[in-house]
Amino acid sequence: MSEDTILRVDGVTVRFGGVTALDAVSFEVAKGSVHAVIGPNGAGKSSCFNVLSGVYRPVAGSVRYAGRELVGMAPHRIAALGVSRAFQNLALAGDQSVAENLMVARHHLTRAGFVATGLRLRSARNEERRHRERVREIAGFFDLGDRWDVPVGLLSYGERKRVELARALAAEPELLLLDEPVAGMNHHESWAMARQIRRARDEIGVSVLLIEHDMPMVMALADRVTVLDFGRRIADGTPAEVSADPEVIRAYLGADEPTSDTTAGDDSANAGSGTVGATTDGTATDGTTTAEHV
Ligand SMILES: Nc1ncnc2c1ncn2[C@@H]1O[C@H](COP(=O)(O)OP(=O)(O)OP(=O)(O)O)[C@@H](O)[C@H]1O
Repeated sequence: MSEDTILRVDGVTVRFGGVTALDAVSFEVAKGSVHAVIGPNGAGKSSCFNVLSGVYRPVAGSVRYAGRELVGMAPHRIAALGVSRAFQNLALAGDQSVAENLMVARHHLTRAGFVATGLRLRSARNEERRHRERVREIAGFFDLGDRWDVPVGLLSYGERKRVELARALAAEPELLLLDEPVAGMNHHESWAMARQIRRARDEIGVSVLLIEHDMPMVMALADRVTVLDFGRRIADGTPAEVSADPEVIRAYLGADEPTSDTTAGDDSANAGSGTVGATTDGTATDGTTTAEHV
């Protein structure tokens, strides 16, 4: 595995009875990149994330991260190696403050045990203060500084999503797995979240792998995109490459043949602009409004 690769998925196959959710899927995530896995409903995106985070064990294939094989490893061990997952509907504790929710994510980094902390030993107090300062910094990074003591249940939906992202980063991961980070958000919140993901990559230095349905957002945010359809990898490349790929366009259009009397090429071009189409600068390929710049 090259030094520039943080994660290598190789020939991963997942089956549920007669359904092949993932069929020998391979791709590599480059260090410091934002990499998206996309695909129509049922393509295998969630199954892929569940393999990466240790929830599912594939029947074949390997997942290499930082020189380790992740297949067969328990989720908490994978997390402890620096792979943090957010937005999988893991509820935040609504009656606890932003601070408390973020501090929980740091427990595995805490050296002083509960007994030392309970006895208020000086070393434990110092360590807790250091963690608290770092977590405050992360909260500030996501504009949650003035929400520090507010119970999460009182925050807006967009703010709660930011707390989830901050909580995943509070674990100081090297690789962040994001499950549909902008699901349920309005246009404005989605683009604010996209900018924050990019800033986390640029300023905290974390590599990001995400699954997402919001195509203009993916196309503007990701450096590289892997496309799944019916469990198979059908494309892998830059946003511009995959959005021009006829097989990707067909998968999103849901048709193998042109349905009108237009040529296949024209049909593809139209499908591209209406479905997967957005250029990497966030402009729709059909010229309609899509996106602010991330
Ligand atoms: N626990 C399970 N038991 C049985 N079949 C499953 C299970 N999980 C996923 N599948 C099947 O595996 C295939 C891939 O599903 P998966 O949820 O991974 O796709 P997805 O791309 O995440 O879909 P969506 O975008 O709708 O969330 C589907 O046919 C799905 O019905």
